[in-house]
Amino acid sequence: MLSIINVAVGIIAKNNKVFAARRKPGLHLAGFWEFPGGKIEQSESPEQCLERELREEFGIETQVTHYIGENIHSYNDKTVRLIAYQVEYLSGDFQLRDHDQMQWVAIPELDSLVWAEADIPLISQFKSKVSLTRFYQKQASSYAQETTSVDLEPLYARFLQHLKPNAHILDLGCGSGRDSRYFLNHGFEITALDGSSELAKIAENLIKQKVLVALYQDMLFDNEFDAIWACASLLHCPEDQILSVLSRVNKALKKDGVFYASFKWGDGESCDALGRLFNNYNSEQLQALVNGIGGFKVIECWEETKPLRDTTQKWVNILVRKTGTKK
Ligand SMILES: Nc1nc2c([nH]c(=O)n2[C@@H]2O[C@H](COP(=O)(O)OP(=O)(O)OP(=O)(O)O)[C@@H](O)[C@H]2O)c(=O)[nH]1
Repeated sequence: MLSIINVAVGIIAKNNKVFAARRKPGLHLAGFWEFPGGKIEQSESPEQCLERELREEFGIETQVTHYIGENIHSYNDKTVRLIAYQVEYLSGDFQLRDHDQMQWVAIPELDSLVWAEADIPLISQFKSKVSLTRFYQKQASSYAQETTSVDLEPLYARFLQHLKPNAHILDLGCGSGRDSRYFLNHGFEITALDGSSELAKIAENLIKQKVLVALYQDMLFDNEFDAIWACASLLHCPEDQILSVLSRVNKALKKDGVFYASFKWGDGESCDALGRLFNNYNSEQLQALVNGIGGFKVIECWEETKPLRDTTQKWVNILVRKTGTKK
């Protein structure tokens, strides 16, 4: 069996763009795009390796900020384990030593490059965490303050009319805990979940019960909830992961369970000025997506424009009933 080569790779993001470099002729995987990095030497950590490699190969000073994920991949001649970290650029002019091209790629455009095969799952992992790590962890309290005061009474009524009293609701992406608190105050049982540990702490304070910290991509509930409420949360789920997440939603619901989700109106992925990734739909696309999964019947799907700070924002909402289990 071939031994595994451990490689640390860095995802350097700036202004909603990510740094990519193309391996120069003569190297393994020449012509393929990759994240900068290199093999981890004995007696160094992946973080130390990465900061060293970025200095040696590009002449830049950087600081590793956090872990993104990893992928083991076998090429014909070798097996590599890529360990990816998000990296902050500090100083230095980028120089090319082991690469013949470099570029800053907009996050929604990342899939358009011809990447080294081992890197492809890392792009998905990065996209699924980018909104969390760049915004919700860092700005949890200001976000929570801004959202706790929004009045969603008409929307709650539209959802709750389909539920029995005391129904068990999963608040998927509970954020500040605003909606969980409302549902608890109205006699419903709540399980609250959020991907940001910082927001989960804030929500725990508000609702006085434990909040689960997990990504919706990882949830494994089976036949547990009468309803799932995903208000402005799945809108951060990358396009290539949404079907898998909706299948998990279907599995998590009991038969006849009700699911609500809202997205920003639009077409495909985009990033906002705060560094969050959005996956946007119009109402036809959203209904087609949900119908394509099977095991769901759309109750209603509607578009609406709401005030947001100094401007307005168009949203698309969907209410769905589980009719069967997605195979
Ligand atoms: N640096 C880097 N290597 C990658 C990526 N994806 C990927 O499959 N690899 C593979 O992982 C291995 C890392 O090798 P490297 O050549 O970058 O590492 P290094 O600078 O320490 O190499 P050297 O000791 O040969 O100079 C290569 O086989 C490379 O093809 C990636 O995104 N970044």
